[in-house]
Amino acid sequence: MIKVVCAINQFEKKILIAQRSESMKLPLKWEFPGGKIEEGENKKEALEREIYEELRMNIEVHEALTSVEHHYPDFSITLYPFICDVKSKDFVKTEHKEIKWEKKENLTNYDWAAADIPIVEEIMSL
Ligand SMILES: Nc1nc2c([nH]c(=O)n2[C@@H]2O[C@H](COP(=O)(O)OP(=O)(O)OP(=O)(O)O)[C@@H](O)[C@H]2O)c(=O)[nH]1
Repeated sequence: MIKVVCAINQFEKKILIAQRSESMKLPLKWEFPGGKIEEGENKKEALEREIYEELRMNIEVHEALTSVEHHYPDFSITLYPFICDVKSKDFVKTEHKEIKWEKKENLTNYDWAAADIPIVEEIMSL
């Protein structure tokens, strides 16, 4: 089981969402930025590292939302979402096809990675 952390980055009532590129696994699906926890890291460290690598953003990691276990046809993950704050809305796009700030009420308009759907539902209910 792969352990993946992801960030619900908030800024002025919007949430940062990212579209995977054609060359990644789950091509063109939308996700919350993040990635695999590496050996020796805790979840917060992994999330801070991944968000800096992918977006060049420094984040403050806050509370965890409900984790999701999901079985894709060729791999399984446990996804650990965390509410995070950023000091600026600026980011650098390094790996994704698209990254944008979106209002919470519009999140259901995107084609999410299947593991993210319960997380989107939880965010909408907050
Ligand atoms: N970062 C991230 N990954 C997700 C989410 N939902 C989801 O199913 N995943 C899956 O979790 C796996 C690990 O994420 P990743 O692809 O960002 O991590 P990585 O760069 O270390 O791995 P890679 O090189 O295999 O793509 C991917 O297969 C991705 O499809 C999500 O919301 N955020």
